[in-house]
Amino acid sequence: MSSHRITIHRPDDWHLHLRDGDMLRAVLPETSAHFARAIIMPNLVPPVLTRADAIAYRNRIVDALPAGHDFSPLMTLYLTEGTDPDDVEAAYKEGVISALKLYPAGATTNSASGVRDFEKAMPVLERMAALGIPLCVHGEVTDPDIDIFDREAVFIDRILAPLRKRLPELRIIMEHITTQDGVDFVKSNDTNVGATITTHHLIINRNAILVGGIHPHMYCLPVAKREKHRLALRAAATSGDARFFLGTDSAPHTDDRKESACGCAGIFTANNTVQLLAHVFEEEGALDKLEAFASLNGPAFYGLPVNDAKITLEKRDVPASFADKINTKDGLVTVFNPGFDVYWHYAK
Ligand SMILES: NC(=O)N[C@@H](CC(=O)O)C(=O)O
Ligand SMILES: [Zn+2]
Ligand SMILES: [Zn+2]
Repeated sequence: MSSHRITIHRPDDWHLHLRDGDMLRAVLPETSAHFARAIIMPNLVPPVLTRADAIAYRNRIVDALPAGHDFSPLMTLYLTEGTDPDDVEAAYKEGVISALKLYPAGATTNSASGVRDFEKAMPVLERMAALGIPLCVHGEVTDPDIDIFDREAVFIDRILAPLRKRLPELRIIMEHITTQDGVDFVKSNDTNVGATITTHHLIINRNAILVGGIHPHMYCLPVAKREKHRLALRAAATSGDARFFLGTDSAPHTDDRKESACGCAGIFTANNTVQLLAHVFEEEGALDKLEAFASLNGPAFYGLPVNDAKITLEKRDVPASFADKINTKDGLVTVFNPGFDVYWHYAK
């Protein structure tokens, strides 16, 4: 294999926000052009709470799919203190859902219905452990006394480690890890714990948000951390370790909501992730690990087959060009700008 051309199985995105309505119709093609499947986050307003909600949302996604795009949404339910274990079991056994999503209440965008008292979620978690249903976790505590840059590490100590001890059979995905602590926690466990890593957290550290002025389009949750953490994420993603896989967390918000006195959290990377990852993996001398991270490790964790289709990327002398804004009926959505040119293109 020449280092200027790489063929891999078609990637999947194991953490994606598609929203609904006009926004869904505008952003879905940016994902379905590149990815065969995606784990669809349930933090709509109101959230995707039940098997019936998931079926209805999946139908709206499939209806919004452009002709000729080959894409399967993998649905999730939003775990609340009132989630019914029987509804979860039925949804999973019928193939309606692939996972449940745990948001600590108040941790991130549209997380108000999340879990406050973890004891109340135990009956569902026990059922999930028994059935092998994965739990996707937004791993940040919300305690006001905990510094925002420490919230992931504290979540691991206070919530995740005890939960692991109590329910070792529960399959847990730490979503969008941002710290060395997250990497270390995954590595210190067995194969029941995995983690997704976003494209942007491999590229930016917290300086990108604050140096030279406030950059709202670099703000997401968990917030980007120090450089040493970015390097730890890069090492994990490019290691080939099957417990680390791609979840873009591509999270569209219109510019008026981002560029505001209280700008909301979320970075949009659906349309440039694949080419950016080729750039990052080449920088790390690990192009041969790109397929594991983007196309193999995720399906293995979820017990799903690898996609049959393949894609070929090639490095050219001219930079690739990406839309810098996505047009939606609600307004423009700014695309993540890595701050450097990318020379990786899809081969014709
Ligand atoms: N990542 C984000 O900053 N935002 C996500 C929510 C989330 O994944 O935490 C969103 O829904 O906008
Ligand atoms: Zn999250
Ligand atoms: Zn997310």
